[in-house]
Amino acid sequence: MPAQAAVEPETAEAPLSDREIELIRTSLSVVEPFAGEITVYFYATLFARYPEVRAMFPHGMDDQRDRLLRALLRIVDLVDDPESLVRFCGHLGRDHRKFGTLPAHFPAVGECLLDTLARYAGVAWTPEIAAAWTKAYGVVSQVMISAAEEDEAVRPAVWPATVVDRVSRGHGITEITVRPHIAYEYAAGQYVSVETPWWPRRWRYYSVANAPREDGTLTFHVRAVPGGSVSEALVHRAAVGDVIQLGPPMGDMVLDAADHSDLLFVAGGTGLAPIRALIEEVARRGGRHQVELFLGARTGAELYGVDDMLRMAQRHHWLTIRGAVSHEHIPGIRGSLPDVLAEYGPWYEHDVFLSGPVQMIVSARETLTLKGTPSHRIHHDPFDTPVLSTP
Ligand SMILES: NC(=O)C1=CN([C@@H]2O[C@H](COP(=O)(O)OP(=O)(O)OC[C@H]3O[C@@H](n4cnc5c(N)ncnc54)[C@H](O)[C@@H]3O)[C@@H](O)[C@H]2O)C=CC1
Repeated sequence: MPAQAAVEPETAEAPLSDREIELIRTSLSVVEPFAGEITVYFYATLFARYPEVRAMFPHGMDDQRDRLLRALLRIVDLVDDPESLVRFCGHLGRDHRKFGTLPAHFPAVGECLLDTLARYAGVAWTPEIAAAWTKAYGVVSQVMISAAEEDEAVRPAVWPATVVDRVSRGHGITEITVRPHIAYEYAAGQYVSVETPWWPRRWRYYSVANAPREDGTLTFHVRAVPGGSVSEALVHRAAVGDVIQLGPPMGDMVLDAADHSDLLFVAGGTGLAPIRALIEEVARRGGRHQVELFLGARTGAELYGVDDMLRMAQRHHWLTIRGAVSHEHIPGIRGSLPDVLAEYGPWYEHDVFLSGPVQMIVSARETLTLKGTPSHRIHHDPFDTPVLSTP
């Protein structure tokens, strides 16, 4: 990395002042209409000035650009909430270890980011705004670097894992089971980044569909999305014996061990994966919750997990299942999950876990809120979470 004109991150961890926060938010709103161009320009600048970092990124950069923007918007959103900001940036720092990110890369990224923002803000960019962004970037990069260093002391950056089983469920959905070569600790409900040998450096995120098992294996439910390179490779190409790489587990959609309230689980399509893991976790803990599961799919045939869930309900008296199909007339419940939820209830005393297409989560959240479920009881992965948005 050339030692030229890089923005040195400040090490001071002082929170930003109200004025600095305002400057950052206002300047971001000035450039936001150019979001698409900004991310293209940013990476072009980064790769021109620091060609050695190009190899850390995938060949096709479209998703990468979206991710940068989502992370940036999230950071700016959290800038007045230091606790959440530190948590988010800590996750980001730990997750970046798998890309081979080093502390020396941060000044280069900061320099190119600020130059890009300055270019698109035009005359609106002032020395005071530049100073606020420099300070904010310094705080963010310091948290990311420290989190990565602490993480490095206790666990690897990536876990190789061998495919040990694969079961096709039809409709392009395959359940893939892998055995990590070294112990992989995670909590039921979390998701994991995956890299296949066929698409190097192209990481995609999948929820684990089982609670931690004694044999250490993990199962993923993958739907081959047209044009989704990694999901297509996993469904159509991955065979028993192939080795994939796993990044660290992420996500907060986990059970609170101290809470025994009734649970409502809502799973749309392959959104069943983390819900299935949570149900297994309830069973592992002795079934001390009443659990109602609403499982949704477009057609009856696509309710791929329903038999498995019915078997679980036979074993566990605390589990009730309702399957709903949204695009077909068959006996049973018809409609999309948010509409179906509105017919049942009440849910205001339940802890609710939603998993599936973003639009389903948004509508289900609205429905439940209208029916009186307090928002702190409604759990789902955040919308900018990659598990919700990339194939
Ligand atoms: N942690 C999480 O939240 C996870 C999310 N996912 C996401 O779940 C999705 C699963 O996709 P598919 O299997 O193709 O599901 P899908 O498109 O077949 O949808 C399943 C059901 O969700 C409901 N739904 C879908 N779109 C809706 C809308 N616009 N409004 C209201 N309800 C709607 C309907 O009941 C539908 O039958 C993917 O987008 C994936 O990224 C997958 C795994 C974990």
